[in-house]
Amino acid sequence: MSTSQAPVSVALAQINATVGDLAGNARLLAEAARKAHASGARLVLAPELSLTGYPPEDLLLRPAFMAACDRTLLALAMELSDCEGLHLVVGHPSSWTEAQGPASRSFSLPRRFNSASVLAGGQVLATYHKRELPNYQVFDERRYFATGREAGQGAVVFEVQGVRFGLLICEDAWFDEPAALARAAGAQVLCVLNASPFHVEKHDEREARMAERARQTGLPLLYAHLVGGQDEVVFDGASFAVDATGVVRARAPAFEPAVWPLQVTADGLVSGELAPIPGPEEQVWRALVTGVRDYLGKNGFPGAIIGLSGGVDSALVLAVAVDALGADRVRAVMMPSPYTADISWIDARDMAERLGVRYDEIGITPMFDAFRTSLADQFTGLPEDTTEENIQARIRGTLLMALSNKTGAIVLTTGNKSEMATGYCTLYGDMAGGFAVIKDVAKTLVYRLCEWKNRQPTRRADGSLGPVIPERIITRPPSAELRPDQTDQDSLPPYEVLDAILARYMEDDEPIEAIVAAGFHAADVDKVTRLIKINEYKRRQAPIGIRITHRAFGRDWRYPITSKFRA
Ligand SMILES: Nc1ncnc2c1ncn2[C@@H]1O[C@H](COP(=O)(O)OP(=O)(O)OC[C@H]2O[C@@H]([n+]3cccc(C(=O)O)c3)[C@H](O)[C@@H]2O)[C@@H](O)[C@H]1O
Ligand SMILES: Nc1ncnc2c1ncn2[C@@H]1O[C@H](COP(=O)(O)OP(=O)(O)OP(=O)(O)O)[C@@H](O)[C@H]1O
Ligand SMILES: NC(=O)CC[C@H](N)C(=O)O
Repeated sequence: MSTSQAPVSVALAQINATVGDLAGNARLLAEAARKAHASGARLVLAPELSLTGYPPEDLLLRPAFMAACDRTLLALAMELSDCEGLHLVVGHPSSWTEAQGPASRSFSLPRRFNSASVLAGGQVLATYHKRELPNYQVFDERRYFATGREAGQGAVVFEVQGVRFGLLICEDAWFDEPAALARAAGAQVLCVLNASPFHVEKHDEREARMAERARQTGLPLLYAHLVGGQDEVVFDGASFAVDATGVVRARAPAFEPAVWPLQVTADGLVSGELAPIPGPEEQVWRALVTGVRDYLGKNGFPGAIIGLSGGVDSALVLAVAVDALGADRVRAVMMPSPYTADISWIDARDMAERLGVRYDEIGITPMFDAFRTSLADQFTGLPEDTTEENIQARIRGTLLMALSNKTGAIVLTTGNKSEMATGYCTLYGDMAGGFAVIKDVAKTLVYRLCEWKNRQPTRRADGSLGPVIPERIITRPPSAELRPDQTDQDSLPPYEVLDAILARYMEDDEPIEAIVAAGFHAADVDKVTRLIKINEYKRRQAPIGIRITHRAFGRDWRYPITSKFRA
């Protein structure tokens, strides 16, 4: 770096915080800070709400939680007091005290802030309160926080080795005012603490917005981000820094914890190493792996159980689970019925062998017969229909849940986004389970992910390198195999059509007329959008799963079940 100004050594502490594990998160922060300090860093930036994990949701409403946050923050400051010259910036919630404004003024506002504190010399040197609270998509920050603006607080700027750093928290940096205030208060570098949930290609959007902010203010910008899974959201890491001209000069790796060093000067230069950003399929794959690993890890499950049908959805879930947990923590169960084709169990067994997971077969015909016999009197004179299809799915669900109860392992469900949208799944049947790995992955993307995975050199159980998903699983026509010669396309439009309509209507809120005007058949648009609307009740009973698009069937899809509105 050629500059007249001495650079400050900074580290971005990209930690995998666990919501509610205050002691564990403080330990991760202290370890990252000590590691960075030992290699020369004098400023360490941690992510938004890194002390609590993000989002802490209604834990914030409990006074005991807020008190524990205060205690843990002070203990962290004390613990690092021997690190000479170190400044650690940590995200945490803080309470609105009477000293910050009269009670009457805050009467209708939540009485806490989303804050960032500078810890140095065993003390809290300064605390900044977030000014822009996101309340769209998965965010609900208005429910919990007041803004620094409402409390009459302005910018917070602190100095390290003669360079002045201004604090911002995530959404702040997507707006003009907070950065402009920091600049006006003398900041020479912007520090942004973030919790920015992943969706495909979100990092492009982030880097573009932060580059624009840097150019607009003429200041370099340091972006510290979380990594890891929390219920339905995944944080992808890839913390970065842009110089004053908006060029990305340093980037931490995606989807793994890191303590990423960089240098920054008062005159806007930044230097560091640039980790690559994965392509779109790899991003989704790694988000799914991270989501599964952290959901099971943070909730203490010893392993996972998957109903393996010889179809593409359960094949994808199995491959993701093995990448996330290792083959010895995953088991597959094939449960053939009278309608299961030979190729289904041949391919299921082949895949389980390639991956080296425990594989069992439990035939469901005797149970299916027992149900039909027991119901025969009730069903006299009535034709076979989805009732019998659903009984098979429910027998499988019951068996998988029995294995879960007995072993403690969680059942991973295999429904994809196209199925969740259209209700092409059985309540208490294939929807039975604890975590819906691919519920935000449309069927066409399921295929692309399987093809991508097979192109990656993967070590198989026999030691050879090669594809882990048998080719026929990807090429055969999709079928629920719940009646003779059934295929998904008997009930649904082709998946290319279904998924395109789904993306326009559900993810992008396009009006039905606009979708038809874009060239889709009115009958297909009508069918898909009608199915989406009438199946809300099913989705509300589905397990949560990993969000990989900018709109998933989860926190960012809140439609009423009981509704007469049909547009
Ligand atoms: N508004 C509402 N609020 C609450 N509950 C409501 C409801 N409307 C119906 N229900 C209940 O839901 C029941 C219908 O739902 P459900 O029992 O699930 O059954 P249903 O949706 O009728 O059938 C399941 C469909 O999914 C297909 N499937 C099943 C399994 C796997 C796959 C696959 O390829 O992956 C496809 C299967 O071929 C069939 O077409 C009703 O009988 C009623 O009890
Ligand atoms: N014969 C089977 N053995 C084990 N599990 C099964 C079997 N058939 C269905 N399942 C479970 O139920 C889920 C729904 O499967 P189904 O075959 O009905 O449709 P699908 O959505 O096309 O899934 P897949 O592509 O995995 O077959 C499967 O993913 C699997 O977990
Ligand atoms: N936590 C936040 O403030 C995040 C909001 C932001 N626009 C993002 O997703 O990147």
